Amino acid sequence: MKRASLETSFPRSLAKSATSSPLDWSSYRPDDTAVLCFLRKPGWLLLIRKKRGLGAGKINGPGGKTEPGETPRDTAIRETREEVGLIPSEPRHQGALRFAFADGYRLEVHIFTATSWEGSLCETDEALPFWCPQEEIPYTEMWEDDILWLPAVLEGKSVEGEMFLRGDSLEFWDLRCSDDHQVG
Ligand SMILES: CNc1ncnc2c1ncn2[C@@H]1O[C@H](COP(=O)(O)OP(=O)(O)OP(=O)(O)O)[C@@H](O)[C@H]1O
Repeated sequence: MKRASLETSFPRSLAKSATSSPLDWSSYRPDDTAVLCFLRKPGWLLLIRKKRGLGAGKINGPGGKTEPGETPRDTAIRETREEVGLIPSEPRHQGALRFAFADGYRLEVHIFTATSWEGSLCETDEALPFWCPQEEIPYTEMWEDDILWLPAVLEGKSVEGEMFLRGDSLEFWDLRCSDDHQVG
């Protein structure tokens, strides 16, 4: 796969934190696998205000943890339907991010986007959805890391990376992106 630095989207300083990694990622094993699924129409992105679970109160894409026997793509379809009433058609896999939290919790998140779907948009117990202009993404109300990788995803790139958070604060990150998206 052709690798490109995040410099194509961002200054080099944003691809990697200045601090050294607090953990050895070669032995990383996630406690949970989750997904995010960003539905897109030209110039717009579907976001949610998350009502419960990890990151409650923050703005994010629809998503959640995989259940036994599910592929991440199955999860992207199920969670989007459960949270906002829309069933994405052919979600496109655009990478995976490995998060480690200071309390020891490790979550791997697969990123999907979709440009077509069925169903009707609705608010649920889990999420308040809203269409957001792509130029006005409210990064200050999202996880701190989102501003580092979401713009690259919206440019069609695939992202991979490792991130360490203490509470809500991002302390370490190392992000790579590529122009070729992985099929998976
Ligand atoms: C730290 N930086 C982060 N940046 C962007 N997104 C992040 C994230 N950390 C977690 N996420 C997302 O948070 C959701 C977890 O969902 P979470 O509520 O725990 O799972 P789920 O909805 O399945 O609920 P249950 O707890 O199983 O009931 C899931 O979409 C996951 O991708």
